[in-house]
Amino acid sequence: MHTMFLHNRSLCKLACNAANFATSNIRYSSQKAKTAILMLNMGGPQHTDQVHDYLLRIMTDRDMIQLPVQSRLGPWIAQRRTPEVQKKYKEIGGGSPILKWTELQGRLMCEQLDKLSPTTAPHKHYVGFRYVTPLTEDTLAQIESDQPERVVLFSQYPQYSCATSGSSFNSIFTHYRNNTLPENIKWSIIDRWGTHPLLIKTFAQRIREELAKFVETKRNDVVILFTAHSLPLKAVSRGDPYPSEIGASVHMVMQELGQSNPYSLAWQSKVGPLPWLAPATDDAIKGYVKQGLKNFILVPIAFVNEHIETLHELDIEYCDELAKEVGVEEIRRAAAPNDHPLFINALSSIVADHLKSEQPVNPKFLMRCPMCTNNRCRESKKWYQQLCAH
Ligand SMILES: C=CC1=C(C)c2cc3[nH]c(cc4nc(cc5[nH]c(cc1n2)c(C)c5CCC(=O)O)C(CCC(=O)O)=C4C)c(C)c3C=C
Ligand SMILES: [Fe+2]
Ligand SMILES: [Fe+2]
Repeated sequence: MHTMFLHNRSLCKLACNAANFATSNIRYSSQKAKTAILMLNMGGPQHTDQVHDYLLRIMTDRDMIQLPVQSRLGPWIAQRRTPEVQKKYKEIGGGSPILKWTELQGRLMCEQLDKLSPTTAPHKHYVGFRYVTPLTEDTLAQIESDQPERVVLFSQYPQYSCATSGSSFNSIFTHYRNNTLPENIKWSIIDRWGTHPLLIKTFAQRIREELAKFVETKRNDVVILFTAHSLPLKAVSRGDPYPSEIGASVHMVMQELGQSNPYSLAWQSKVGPLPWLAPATDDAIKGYVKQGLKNFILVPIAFVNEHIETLHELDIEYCDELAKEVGVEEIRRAAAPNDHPLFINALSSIVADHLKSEQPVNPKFLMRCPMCTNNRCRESKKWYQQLCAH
């Protein structure tokens, strides 16, 4: 794990059903929180009428994607893509479960943190999404009014990408460039944790849960196919650390499993015609079937809760439709970490260790990565260059 310290600066559908629980009306204790944990993520539309604005924010975020004449092309793509994406959300129950899972994870994490770290208690979690409510900027205002002593900016993407964690941190930097920084709050960042032992154990456990469902005679030959959201090759060439951090997570999970099965890594959810990381997950499934390998477990390795790409792309498009089309024998999908007890332990132990060891920082120093903004940003600072490694 790397935490950032800034010096003075079908079978497959089971998981879907598991997400249908009510956590949206969580009540917080009236006790004033000493430590705020801001859980940062992209978010997903809760209702189909949020899809357009969600896509618009994604397509106009230059940390996420750089398009020619983006201020015009971005809105055009968002508009065009809206009906197709709305249809997918309808097919998974009307919206993304990201908020529900994050709220539950945050609440359970803070319950544990109060015990693990009594000197920084009480802890309270907040959710800051980049592209849909609760938007990070609004949550920052809420945190300010609650006046905690300390805020931990905790990226919920285990592996760092300039397009994801980088974009969230940059939005906080931009916010405090334009707004007065509240006095007397200490800030710190957890920016990546893709090899944390408890995260690795969680993924391994999710895979074992699915392996156990194969008949014993087949079990050792099942292909464990790790799958992560793809990234444009342009971003990879700029040195985005995401592909290597995903590779590190995959390596650690297989080590935890004792290299029990054949495995590989593929990339899903490419957007648009330009080249992205390959092989695509559907091509990998087709390729293995041609080689005579017809049993799979798909493992979404880059996201900690269910979302449209697990519930639609993996469960419906690949485990259901593609599997039938190409002659797969048996295919299962490992659940995302969600509320697995090991995963909640991972979250609380990552934050508790961070609170013990890290010094406060000032988000004024959350500097933009120059490459993330096409070299147009003049505010780069050493630590951010280190963070983004280019
Ligand atoms: C436009 C370019 C995109 C890049 C680059 C990109 C990188 C990236 N995304 C994730 C994780 C997720 N993305 C999700 C949805 C999503 N992503 C893009 C575009 C890019 N992502 C779009 C347009 C969308 C919306 C859905 C769609 O139009 O298909 C999601 C799903 C959230 C949900 O609604 O449940 C996740 C998760 C990562 C990790 C990443 C790069 C490292
Ligand atoms: Fe994406
Ligand atoms: Fe970057």
